[in-house]
Amino acid sequence: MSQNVPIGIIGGSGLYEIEGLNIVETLDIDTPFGKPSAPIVIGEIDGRRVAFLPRHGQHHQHSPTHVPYRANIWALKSIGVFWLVTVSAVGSLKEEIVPGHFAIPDQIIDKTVKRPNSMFDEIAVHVGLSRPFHPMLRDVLLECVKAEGITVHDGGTYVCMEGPAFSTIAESELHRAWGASLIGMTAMPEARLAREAEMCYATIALPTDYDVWHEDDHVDVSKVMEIIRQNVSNVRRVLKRVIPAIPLGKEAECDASQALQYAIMTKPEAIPEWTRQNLDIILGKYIG
Ligand SMILES: CSC[C@H]1O[C@H](OP(=O)(O)O)[C@H](O)[C@@H]1O
Ligand SMILES: Nc1ncnc2[nH]cnc12
Repeated sequence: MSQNVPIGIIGGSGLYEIEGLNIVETLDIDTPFGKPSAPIVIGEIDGRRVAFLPRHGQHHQHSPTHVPYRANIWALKSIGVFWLVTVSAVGSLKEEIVPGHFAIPDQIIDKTVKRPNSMFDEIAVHVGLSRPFHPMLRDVLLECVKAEGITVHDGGTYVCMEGPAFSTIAESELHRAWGASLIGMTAMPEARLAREAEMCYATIALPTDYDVWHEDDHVDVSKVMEIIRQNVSNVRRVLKRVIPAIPLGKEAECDASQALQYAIMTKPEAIPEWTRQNLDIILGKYIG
């Protein structure tokens, strides 16, 4: 099985494959958390190995609540992914973030309530998450979107709601009053799990609608998918730039690579066997 695929891409709504990825193999991985959303496709872009995983499955069969986030992160970690780029459709909470623009968010408010949100159920591990989208990878994404001449918003808070229904007007106004920029349903627990797995994570957000706060212009799936369809070729071009721009070899300079260094509170002798065995790919370097 592939063990050395440093770059991963998780595709969101409307992005179930990447054209131009020269496919080398497809991996059907079992994880301690069950199967990932889909088989992981390994391909090459500019001589670099890249893993691609459609978040909702090949047939969009996983709702945001039921995406197997832990299995996805475990599976990507198991093949060596460190740099994890994700793509997500989002609603815009600000007038100036026009559907069709791109955004590279820098913060998250987590409103999810129904999802397992840690890799660690049996031990106490407290990672730092002050910057859930890592600045090192955000910078790469931002430069690559700009280089394509696409209007892009640098930063902004992504509210992650549970869904699957869209917001009420009162909720949308509340999120706007919080000063948030974007609303979606999938960045959490994905970003948190990626940090627990010591990966460098950032998102290309695709604003597709004005959620429900614009009078008589309320989000529905057909609007979302139409904007995504119009933007798929832009996304593909951006990703083609991102892959060669990722600073391979500089993993140690990214603090996400040491996120667990001071985070594990449970004494090694109290770590249960299931966790030792199944999370060795994450914990092994600290607990031996
Ligand atoms: C299809 S509209 C709602 C759906 O789209 C977004 O998914 P993703 O983040 O995977 O692109 C949003 O979070 C919802 O899951
Ligand atoms: N308005 C919205 N709310 C939640 N998720 C979304 N994904 C795309 N648009 C969205």
